[in-house]
Amino acid sequence: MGLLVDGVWRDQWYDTSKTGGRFERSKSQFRDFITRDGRPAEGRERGFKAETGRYHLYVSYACPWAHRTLIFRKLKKLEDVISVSVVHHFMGENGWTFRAEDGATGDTLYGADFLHQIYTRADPHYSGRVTVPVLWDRRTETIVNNESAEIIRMFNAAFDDWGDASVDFYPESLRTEIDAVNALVYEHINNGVYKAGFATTQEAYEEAFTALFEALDEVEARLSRQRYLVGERLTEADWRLFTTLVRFDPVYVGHFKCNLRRIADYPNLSNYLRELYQVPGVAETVNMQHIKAHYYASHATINPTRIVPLGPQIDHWAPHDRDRLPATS
Ligand SMILES: N[C@@H](CCC(=O)N[C@@H](CS)C(=O)NCC(=O)O)C(=O)O
Repeated sequence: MGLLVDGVWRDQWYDTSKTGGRFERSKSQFRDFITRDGRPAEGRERGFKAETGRYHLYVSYACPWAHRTLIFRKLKKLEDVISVSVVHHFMGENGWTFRAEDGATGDTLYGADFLHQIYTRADPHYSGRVTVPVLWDRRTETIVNNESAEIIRMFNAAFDDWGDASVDFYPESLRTEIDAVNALVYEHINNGVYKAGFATTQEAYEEAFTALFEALDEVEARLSRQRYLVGERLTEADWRLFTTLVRFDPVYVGHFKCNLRRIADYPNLSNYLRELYQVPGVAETVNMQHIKAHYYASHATINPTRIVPLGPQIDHWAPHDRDRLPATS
């Protein structure tokens, strides 16, 4: 694990020394938008036009942020529109690599060895973390965007000339509520598990742990009253929560010490998780082998033996009871 400093790779773990042991996620730096007409999005200089075959996605199956983009690509039927390279699940001294084993594809565009080479191809002086997902433009050979929250918005709307325009996970009328739920879920759940897991002081861990389970309790209560996070309609907010939920019992409970309760112990969350998993196409985006191997083997400061636990046994195909609550599409 490391980062680039002025285009040079440096092997270095997260520095929590100045933040009281708290893990602080750095902001993604490539923030341009693909639009239907190619005009730059508001406040941006560079414009990128939606086209088929032009854009490429670099992902890890292990990563919950990258996983969102794979779900949107699948459910918006963009698999023939946007191509994908999958990194190897082990992230070691070179960061994400293109070792083409165990279902990883290698870099299908340039044959690079490491993801950091894709970042320096876009910007030879890049300084910062080298993260997935990355949305790459073949035409101008640069990174359009490396922020999953924005990539899924583009997939939702910009490629409707080719994808499934009837599917909209960010409908205009629900945007305020989706944004509000996202804020809670991001801060205390999506990123909350990382704050607990990467904390290097007891205090920082306990802070994140408490906020995480308060937020999960709140979401559980919400899902006892309604089918989905913002009501009767499945939205972006649900997919953003899903990728954390599906990793929770296999990884976050043990590896990140998020062990007050499992998702299996929450009746509504566990049924909801099964419902989302069973949405056609979604199960194919979940690679449990990559997920477990990545976390347990890549974070040597947390798990120095790199032993990957065999359990737990989970059947995401078991029936769910969510049909008792109304849904609209
Ligand atoms: N805010 C980013 C976060 C992406 C992110 O942190 N990805 C992780 C994998 S789960 C990563 O690549 N980490 C490498 C690193 O931090 O060095 C997003 O949502 O796209």
